[in-house]
Amino acid sequence: MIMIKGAVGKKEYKEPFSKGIMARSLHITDLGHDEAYEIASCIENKLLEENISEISIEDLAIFVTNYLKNYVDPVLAEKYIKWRNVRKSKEPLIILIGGASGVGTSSMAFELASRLGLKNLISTDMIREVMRKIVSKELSPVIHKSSFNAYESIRTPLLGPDPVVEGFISHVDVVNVGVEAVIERALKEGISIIIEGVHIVPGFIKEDLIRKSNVILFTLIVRDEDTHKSRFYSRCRQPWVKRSLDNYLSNFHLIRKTQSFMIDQAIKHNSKIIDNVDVKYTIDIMVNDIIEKYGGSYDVRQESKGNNDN
Ligand SMILES: Nc1ncnc2c1ncn2[C@@H]1O[C@H](COP(=O)(O)OP(=O)(O)O)[C@@H](O)[C@H]1O
Ligand SMILES: O=C(O)[C@@H](COP(=O)(O)O)OP(=O)(O)O
Repeated sequence: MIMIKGAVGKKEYKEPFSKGIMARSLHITDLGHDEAYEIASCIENKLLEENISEISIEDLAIFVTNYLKNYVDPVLAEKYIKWRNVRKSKEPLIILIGGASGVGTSSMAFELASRLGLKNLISTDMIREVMRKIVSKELSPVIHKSSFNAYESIRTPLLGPDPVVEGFISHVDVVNVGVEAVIERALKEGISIIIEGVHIVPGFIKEDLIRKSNVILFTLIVRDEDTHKSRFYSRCRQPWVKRSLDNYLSNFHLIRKTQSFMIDQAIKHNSKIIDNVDVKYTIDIMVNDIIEKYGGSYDVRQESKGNNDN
């Protein structure tokens, strides 16, 4: 049996090598579950071949990186070790995924959390729901509407060129108070989290938060109208979905206006836009951006201590 040595603070521990845990740690490299488990088995065999019965976590990471470089794919090796650098960071990772209704923010957030092994995920719809209990309709009618039809509840004279956008801005501005509270709490507690929903709009989140190096914002869009519309059919086909398809189809033109506004905001604030046409494409872009931004640089040729595969 191969024992892995680690330490929490000054307290050292040993635990048996687990192919399952190794496979999950390889998931970041976009390897499928089966392929990752097979590679984890090969890594275990390689360790046994080299009569390694005990190895530190750090040396195991370098052993795995060199194995991926030499026997699988140097690009995967680089992704693996960079992601480990990200996870070793003392700063929590705050990932914000915005996008108009129906573009796929919830499902992509879930996919990304699974790929990155992040456990905390919250939607801005949920944040809004809590705020709706606290803020009365009289005090803020816009928060009690959807983002795309909030304009219907604005009581003040409409000043902007497009009432739909003006309503969206008012609606997001209020919910954003809750979004910023979640970001601040995550930063204070040191927990990595993904926050997703229509209320994540470039330019709305306080500069001192969005400027932080461990906060990253993506705006998902669906450029093609028919594809966007099909997403509502796809969502409402799922048995647990209670929201009415008609509500989104009849307001689709309003939802498209909010997407145009979000695109303008993303361009104005030089924020990443991803046309969410393919799940793998979307997730790979977000993972690569996160790893590039946080993973630092790592030369996979870095020698390991005694278990180098080169
Ligand atoms: N890249 C994609 N390709 C195909 N279908 C997608 C993609 N992203 C999301 N979907 C599907 O579109 C529907 C709406 O996605 P959802 O995440 O609920 O949107 P949102 O949270 O932005 O309203 C869901 O059925 C989801 O499975
Ligand atoms: O306000 C909005 O635009 C949508 C966002 O939800 P998603 O469609 O993004 O899940 O919430 P609604 O009030 O329609 O349930």
